[in-house]
Amino acid sequence: MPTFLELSHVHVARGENVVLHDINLSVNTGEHIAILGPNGCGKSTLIKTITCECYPLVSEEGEPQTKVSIFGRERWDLTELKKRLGVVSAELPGRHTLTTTGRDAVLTGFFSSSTLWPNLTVTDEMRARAEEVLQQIDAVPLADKVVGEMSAGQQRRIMIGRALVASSQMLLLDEPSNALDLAAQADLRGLLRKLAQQGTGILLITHHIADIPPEIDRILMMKDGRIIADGPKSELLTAARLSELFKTEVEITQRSGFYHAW
Ligand SMILES: Nc1ncnc2c1ncn2[C@@H]1O[C@H](COP(=O)(O)OP(=O)(O)OP(=O)(O)O)[C@@H](O)[C@H]1O
Repeated sequence: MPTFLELSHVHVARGENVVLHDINLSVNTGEHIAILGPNGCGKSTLIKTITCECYPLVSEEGEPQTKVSIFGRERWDLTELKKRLGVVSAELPGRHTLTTTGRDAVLTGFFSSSTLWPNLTVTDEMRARAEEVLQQIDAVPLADKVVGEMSAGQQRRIMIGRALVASSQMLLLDEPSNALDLAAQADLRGLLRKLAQQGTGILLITHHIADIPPEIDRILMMKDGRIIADGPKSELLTAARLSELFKTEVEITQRSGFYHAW
């Protein structure tokens, strides 16, 4: 399987503070991974480093060389990268939710734009692909509905379509079940399972252990800006490991391939 991501000796600062320390990580295209860790440990910054919204600090002389390679390349035109990386945000960027339909929101994924501006050329192939994605994510009934009038769960579904339309190789999701009710959470889990089974790679940040579908088999644990564990679910999703990570007593149970923690 080709390599999706290679990070070597990556340190990242936000504002005045270094918040990621010596990150070393290799991910193959199509892998399914969940990233766990307490608030503020650097999970979102890690995703933003992959999407080139945050840049690593340049390594000093004599220090190990910093490397960020995505899909085998160290330099990217950001618009091109965004087309290859499906990043699922909670909502459509910008203020166009009341004028953009579900179909158009999915089409914006080809341009990484906040709406379908009149100067953008949408080809017949793009339209056909958007219809295919709407079907794949069970969102055909949302195609003509304005995004701003959808429920949070419906919006999240459309944002997954937007992330998938240009390339369905890797999906990056940062706490996608936030603000979703129980039914919408179950829908989201079902959709992620389906996509994972169809071969889309998943990098999922979550605080909800029950969000981790059975298809995700690799867990990264982060603490204080470092990856402190990287391994199979069976080894890391234990009461002892989670209690240590979150510094509170955690209990865990397993049912039908899902883990539940409290
Ligand atoms: N825009 C910013 N400017 C300065 N510091 C920031 C900024 N965004 C995040 N940070 C800091 O960087 C550190 C890592 O934050 P990050 O959002 O990556 O953590 P996280 O693990 O995703 O947290 P959470 O689980 O709460 O979403 C935190 O100390 C945070 O305060």
